[in-house]
Amino acid sequence: MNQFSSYYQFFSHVWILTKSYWKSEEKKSAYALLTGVILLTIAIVVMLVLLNQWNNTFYTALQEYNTTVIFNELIHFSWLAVLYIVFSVYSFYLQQVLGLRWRKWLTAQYLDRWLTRRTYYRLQMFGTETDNPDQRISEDINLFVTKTIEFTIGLIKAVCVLTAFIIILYQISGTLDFTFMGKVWHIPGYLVWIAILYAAAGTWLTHRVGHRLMKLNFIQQRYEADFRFSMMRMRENAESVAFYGGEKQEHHIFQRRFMILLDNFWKIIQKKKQLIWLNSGYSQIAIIFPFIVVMPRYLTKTISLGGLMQVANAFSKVQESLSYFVDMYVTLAEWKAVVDRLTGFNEHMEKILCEEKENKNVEQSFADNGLELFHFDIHLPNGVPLLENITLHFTAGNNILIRGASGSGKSTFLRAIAGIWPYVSGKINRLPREKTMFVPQRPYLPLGTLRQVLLYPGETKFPDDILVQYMSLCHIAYLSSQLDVAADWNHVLSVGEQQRLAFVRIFLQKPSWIFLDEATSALDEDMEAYLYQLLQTQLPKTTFVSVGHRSTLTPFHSFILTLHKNTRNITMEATER
Ligand SMILES: Nc1ncnc2c1ncn2[C@@H]1O[C@H](COP(=O)(O)OP(=O)(O)OP(=O)(O)O)[C@@H](O)[C@H]1O
Repeated sequence: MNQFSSYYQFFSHVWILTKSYWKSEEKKSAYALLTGVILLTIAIVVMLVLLNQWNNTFYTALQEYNTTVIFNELIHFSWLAVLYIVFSVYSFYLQQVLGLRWRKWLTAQYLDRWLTRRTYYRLQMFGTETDNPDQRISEDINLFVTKTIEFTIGLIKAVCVLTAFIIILYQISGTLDFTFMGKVWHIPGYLVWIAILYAAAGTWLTHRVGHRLMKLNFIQQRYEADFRFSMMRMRENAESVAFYGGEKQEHHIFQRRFMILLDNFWKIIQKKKQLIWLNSGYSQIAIIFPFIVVMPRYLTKTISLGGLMQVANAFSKVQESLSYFVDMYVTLAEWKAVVDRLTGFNEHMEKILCEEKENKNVEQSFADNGLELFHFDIHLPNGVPLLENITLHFTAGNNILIRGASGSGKSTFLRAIAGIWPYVSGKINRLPREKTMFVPQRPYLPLGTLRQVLLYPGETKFPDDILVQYMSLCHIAYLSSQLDVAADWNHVLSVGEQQRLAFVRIFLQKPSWIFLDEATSALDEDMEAYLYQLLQTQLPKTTFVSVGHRSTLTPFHSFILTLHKNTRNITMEATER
């Protein structure tokens, strides 16, 4: 891809990411804030023009020892400076407010899409292309908004400054007359052309040195996130690592990831060093350059000291705004990296949603009275069949126990029934989501108080006596004094306690169907039997489907479903009661 089409693609990605906010319900306030920022930017440019003219008057007065004008001009300068400061402060403030509102809106959109139709789950389980979605949402959106505003306003300012000062420079630079190849040349406004040539040379050089920075910055973010993620994972599994004594292994993993990160960072430092060489040399020369160019006219007294100072100031403004791209190079590189990451994230979420919508191989409907499968197949993500041609009917009131060798597909079968496993084909009559509850082996305990953990994911509030009643039925009454204590309950409670807590959730929410995936594996057989009896007495109208290895579970179920790994089929037989 050539440079032009890659920039075209980049700006079209920026537009795709940007337009949704500017067409949203918040567009009025967004446009009002943007207009405010633009007006203030123009006001700042007007101040710069007035300050430029001030240069001429003030330095001419200095040269002429004109005390009255010098004094007046100092007062004049104070006014200009005060206005300049006020405009700059409010321009910054409105930009921040705009950025804040935009980020708030965009984050809500991304969170929505990430959580809709279990995209987060599918990205995690099957998506290899998007790394660290949390970083995309927390950091990248912020960076994108900040950099887009910064770049746009910077560009507007550069264009305004450039237009105003090119006119000024053109008017005051005079004509350059010289003889070349026996011919007399007149170049009106020659300083403008020199400034353009100077800035073009700088931009070209910077691009040559800095273009690799974009790619390096892009991968740096990924390496940083990978390094952070590896430590986060260890923190989540601190106990297992401590039991295994896996610190050395973990240290190696951290070290390896950190070295990759450092290696790339080193390359960034090298590139930035080259850029700083270039940029500082370039901007230092820019201070003296206009004096050198105009000096012959000053020495021949064609212009005054004021004129010289004004030309130097105007030249530096033209050159500064033309070199905007030079100064923005690093920012542009980071901005591009952020845009690429957010675009990639968007595309993968989109792809996942499309895949789901486009899965024409599965025909699904919803019915209250039972779960039905007709010629239903379940595949692995790589297309290898796991279970084939399943035809089953689970009727309400008939509890079912699912068995099979490890890896035969019991959990995947439950995932397919729950509708979260996308690699399926055939016909399925699903149970309504609000009437079913899936209980995994290790229940998820969100961050928050114990009360919030118990009610998850329901929103109904229950009085304390009901909560305590079910907690004592499930033998965790001793935790009832901590209902309002916020903790990382995942680490505080034992797995057995967590599994009993999951039963409290069942009793509070009273689903019509419960799917239990080894939900009592950490409990002793007596406790397991007690909880199953409790299910039958407390929720007599509820049907449960369990995955479990213990034969002691058999008496609580009417049918046993066996998954056969070799033949990839399922058989169902009635239990003897
Ligand atoms: N996200 C995934 N990507 C690829 N393969 C997967 C994925 N999830 C599960 N599998 C594969 O599907 C097969 C069935 O896994 P599943 O967890 O359903 O077995 P299981 O019968 O519940 O096993 P166990 O009794 O050991 O819990 C396994 O071979 C597993 O490796």
